[in-house]
Amino acid sequence: MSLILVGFMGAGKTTIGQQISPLIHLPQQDLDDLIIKKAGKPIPQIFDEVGEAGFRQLETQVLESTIDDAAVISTGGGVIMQTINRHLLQGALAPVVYLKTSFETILARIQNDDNRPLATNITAMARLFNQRQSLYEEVADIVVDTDAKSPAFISTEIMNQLASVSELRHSAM
Ligand SMILES: Nc1ncnc2c1ncn2[C@@H]1O[C@H](COP(=O)(O)OP(=O)(O)O)[C@@H](O)[C@H]1O
Ligand SMILES: O=C(O)C1=C[C@@H](OP(=O)(O)O)[C@@H](O)[C@H](O)C1
Ligand SMILES: [Mg+2]
Repeated sequence: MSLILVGFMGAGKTTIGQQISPLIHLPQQDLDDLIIKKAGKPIPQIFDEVGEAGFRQLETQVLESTIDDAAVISTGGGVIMQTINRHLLQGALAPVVYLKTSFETILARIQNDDNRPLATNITAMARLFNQRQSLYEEVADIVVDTDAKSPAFISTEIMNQLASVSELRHSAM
């Protein structure tokens, strides 16, 4: 069964996607990687040249083209900012898994990372973090807390939850 990972920067969407992909025998599609390939340049350079708005346009294009792929889709943390993206996520065939992580843990994981243009200032990050919580909840079918858990533990937890979702879907048929 495919799945889509959402959550704030540093929640582990890329890492967990990599771990789960061989477990469910599906390729990983990391939207940030697809954006980088499409633009032919790294994310900070995209932000510098076309701004966040230009980045968001590319993000919607790659989301639209992959959303119903048989894959583990790792989104970028800001994917839920655009209404159209939230509609795409809510209408997706695959369950959407929200990797929920406290702000303290996020800071410990990604502070000083120079590959994330929106993670350079703690006050601005905290504002984004607070704005986005309800949007992740809005699109999520499954919520998994990631604080103080290893990627392997989180991956197993997601696999178990997917098994229950699959059973529920079958029993409703
Ligand atoms: N559960 C976890 N426990 C500890 N470190 C983690 C965990 N998940 C991710 N990380 C680390 O946090 C950083 C950000 O992870 P990443 O997968 O890139 O997050 P995202 O794609 O959600 O922004 C990486 O250095 C990664 O190794
Ligand atoms: O939260 C965001 O707005 C962003 C998150 C990043 O992905 P990760 O969540 O994988 O870091 C990347 O898409 C870009 O830097 C913008
Ligand atoms: Mg990522």
